[in-house]
Amino acid sequence: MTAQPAAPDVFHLYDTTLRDGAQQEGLRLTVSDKLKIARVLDDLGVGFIEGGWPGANPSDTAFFAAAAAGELELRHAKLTAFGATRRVGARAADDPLTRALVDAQTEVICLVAKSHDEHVFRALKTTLDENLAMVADTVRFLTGEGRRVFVDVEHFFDGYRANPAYALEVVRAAAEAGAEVVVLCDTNGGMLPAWMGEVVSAASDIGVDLGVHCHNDTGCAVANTLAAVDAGVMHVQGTINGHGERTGNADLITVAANLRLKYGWPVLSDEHLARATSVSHAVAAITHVAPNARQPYVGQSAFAHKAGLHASAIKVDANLYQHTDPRLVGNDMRMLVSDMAGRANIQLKGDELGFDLSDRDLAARITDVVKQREMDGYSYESADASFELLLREQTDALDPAFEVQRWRVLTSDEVSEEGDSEATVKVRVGDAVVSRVGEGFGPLNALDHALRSALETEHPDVETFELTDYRVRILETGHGTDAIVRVLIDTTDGERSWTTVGVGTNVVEASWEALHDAYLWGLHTRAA
Ligand SMILES: CC(=O)SCCNC(=O)CCNC(=O)[C@H](O)C(C)(C)COP(=O)(O)OP(=O)(O)OC[C@H]1O[C@@H](n2cnc3c(N)ncnc32)[C@H](O)[C@@H]1OP(=O)(O)O
Ligand SMILES: CC(=O)C(=O)O
Repeated sequence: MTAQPAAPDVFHLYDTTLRDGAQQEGLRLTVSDKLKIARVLDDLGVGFIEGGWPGANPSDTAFFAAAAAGELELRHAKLTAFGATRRVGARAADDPLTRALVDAQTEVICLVAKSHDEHVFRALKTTLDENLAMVADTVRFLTGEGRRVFVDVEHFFDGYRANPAYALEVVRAAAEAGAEVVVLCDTNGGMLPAWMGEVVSAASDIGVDLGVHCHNDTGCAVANTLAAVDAGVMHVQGTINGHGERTGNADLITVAANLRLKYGWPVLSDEHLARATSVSHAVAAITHVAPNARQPYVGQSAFAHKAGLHASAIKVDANLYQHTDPRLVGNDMRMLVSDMAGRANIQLKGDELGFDLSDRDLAARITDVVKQREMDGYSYESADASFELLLREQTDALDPAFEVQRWRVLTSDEVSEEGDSEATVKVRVGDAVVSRVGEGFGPLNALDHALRSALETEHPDVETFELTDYRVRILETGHGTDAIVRVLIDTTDGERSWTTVGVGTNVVEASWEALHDAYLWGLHTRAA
């Protein structure tokens, strides 16, 4: 195996979730969202948080004003303002957007500059010399105002291919004017890892500290970032959960975890790295962008094991099927139960739920039951509560809080204030047999009301149970309305959430089974 490169003396993790991340389609951050995300990023221990472009829009200006007014107290990170080099033909000191950068009152400013000759001619509509003057003038003005200046050289990799001498000239102009770090940007995201080293090495000859900013258009943003690190950059830019323009940016958590756990570089402390999963989820919650379960290191499935052969080896040693310990990034190993399970999955899942399934015959019998039920359409992968009820049945450990004797539901086109459906449920609760009628909008709502009413005297806890999600899918396409359906129900009692599954050719029957299991599991585990 190749020796790991040595860590540079100084290394920057630079987060641009609040600027480039916010350039993602569908993502809109308020000032308050930005303040929350900045605090979360600071908890992760990144060195720099790029907060946005002051002067470009009222929200970003307000964000920097709020930060300057003391609403953002950062313990680790330095807040950075982003902006462009001055306008063509202007003086930096007179350019309102450059002035807005100074007014943002951050110690660090990151400027974007053109480095591709074609962009200078066609986008800026100016000369190559004027672009060099724009870079030098703006950097000098801002350093003269006492700021540390980083320069993002846009389209550097494509620019280097088209006109290497000019692309390097822009890096030199920034460095000579006082830029502390020049960040080579793969703005169009078209690079591949094998192409990175040569370009970074050419820029290294200039003698300024270099950084990298990669977009993910070839699916290689993280790999390209690491290739640039191998070639000597000491500053990496990225975003939480890989948000960003088009296909996004390098995922900064993946980059940082790779550098910390694979290279052993101290880019984050152990304590900070262990917050990675919660940081990723917190940003997902604030941005309202659902987390990607298959995200490296921090995704829900990143350490989830489904195949029987994997589980049987994991029983011996989890590291046999894991590239690292999930706890290091604040994640957990999860054992999935499905028709691909063997005894080991069932035993490990049993351990997780507090069952001793070490008896081989018992584990084998439960595995067979699971496989048959999965064949019938059940899916226990996410329905942990139904799986636990199955385990309790199979191990004679189920003392049901109630037993249903009969249920019935009618739906009509007559809608009253109570709804359009009426259900009757008859259950045995302790020694009593209780029959109740419930009304509701739709059959499941009516059944829920009837069951809740039948149970509430003996089990007042049911009052806290609330259905939070309901998913139904047809199991075999090609059938018409007689297809078998699977229903998954998520329930909460305000403290815990659990998922149950029901299957049938009748959607109401399948829904009832999932609802019944939800109440049974909720009451059983609350009593326990
Ligand atoms: C690669 C990146 O992702 S960099 C970050 C990009 N982010 C953003 O663009 C989001 C924020 N941007 C904005 O709010 C607006 O584009 C603003 C406020 C910056 C400018 O808005 P406007 O003045 O209306 O100009 P508009 O957006 O149409 O065009 C950009 C102008 O900046 C010029 N420009 C582009 N890059 C640079 C640069 N590096 N240095 C100086 N000027 C530049 C363009 O040539 C164009 O000039 P023109 O007005 O003379 O044609
Ligand atoms: C600066 C930047 O966001 C880019 O070049 O992609």
